Amino acid sequence: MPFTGIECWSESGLLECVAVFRPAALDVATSLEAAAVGFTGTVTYQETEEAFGRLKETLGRFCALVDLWDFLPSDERAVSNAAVNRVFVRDTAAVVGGQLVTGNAAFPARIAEFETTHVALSNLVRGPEQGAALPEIRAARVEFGDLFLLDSERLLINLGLRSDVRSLQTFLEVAWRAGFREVGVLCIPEHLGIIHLDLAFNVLGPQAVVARSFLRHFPIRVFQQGGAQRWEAFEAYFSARGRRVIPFEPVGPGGFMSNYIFLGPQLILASESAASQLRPIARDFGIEVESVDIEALERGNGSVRCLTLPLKRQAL
Ligand SMILES: NC(=O)NCCC[C@H](N)C(=O)O
Repeated sequence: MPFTGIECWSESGLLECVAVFRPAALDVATSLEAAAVGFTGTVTYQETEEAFGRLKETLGRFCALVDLWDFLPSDERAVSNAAVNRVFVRDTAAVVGGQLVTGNAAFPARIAEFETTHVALSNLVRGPEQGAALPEIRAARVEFGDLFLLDSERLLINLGLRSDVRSLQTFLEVAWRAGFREVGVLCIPEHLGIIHLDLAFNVLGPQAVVARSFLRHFPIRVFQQGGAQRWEAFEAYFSARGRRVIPFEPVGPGGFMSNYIFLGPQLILASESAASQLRPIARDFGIEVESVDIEALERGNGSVRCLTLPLKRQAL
């Protein structure tokens, strides 16, 4: 039976259902292989599988869980099973309001993987007999680690290393069609090597955001439904919308402090390596941090947010 009721209007409403994708059955065995697929180090399939088990177990204590593997037709499995980045399901699609939107990978190692994941998503939301058509941003490249649902009116996107400036118009159309009224656009400089916005930024509930310190130098271009657009300074943009900016610099090997997800309005799930830095900051806003050991998966250069695709959240 197709999954019904996809809906997300924020980053922090109660998470009811999330999609994940089990690791591909392949080691990343050498540093050259790691560089080729965008990993920061080598990792065995067994290590990723164990870490994924811990992630699933932790998520499963708080919400319903869908493993997209279970929705992948057998003729797609060989390609998907050779796609070590498929665990980073966040980048492949997003639920924007009541719409499932799919992207196009900018990174050659992920182009086929995105398409196979979309087949699984289509089977999940439409059922196998309906065929593969999903609403798609076809115009250019969009990877959804670059998208945040700031609140039920506003999206924030990054057009940088992976998501293409040519996708902006299509993206605005998606936002207006979904019912959002404002889209803020950031452009993280490509030479910093930060592949997605969620490696430098996240929402910290309705009152704050965490952001790498350098972001304060980058104004946000604000588009409103109906055509108006203007620039706003980074911190002023958030304070005008009731949010404090908490600057941070990543510590530790992965530096994934901002790569967490909300399980509910007052509860975050972060990796163990990120949780110790995050906990004192989150507590200032009455938010607790649950943690999980996914160090092996983090060698793929992503953490909890990249590994999860929220399908259904309660409105705040
Ligand atoms: N949202 C994210 O930052 N996702 C992490 C993706 C890591 C993956 N190795 C990649 O290069 O695309």
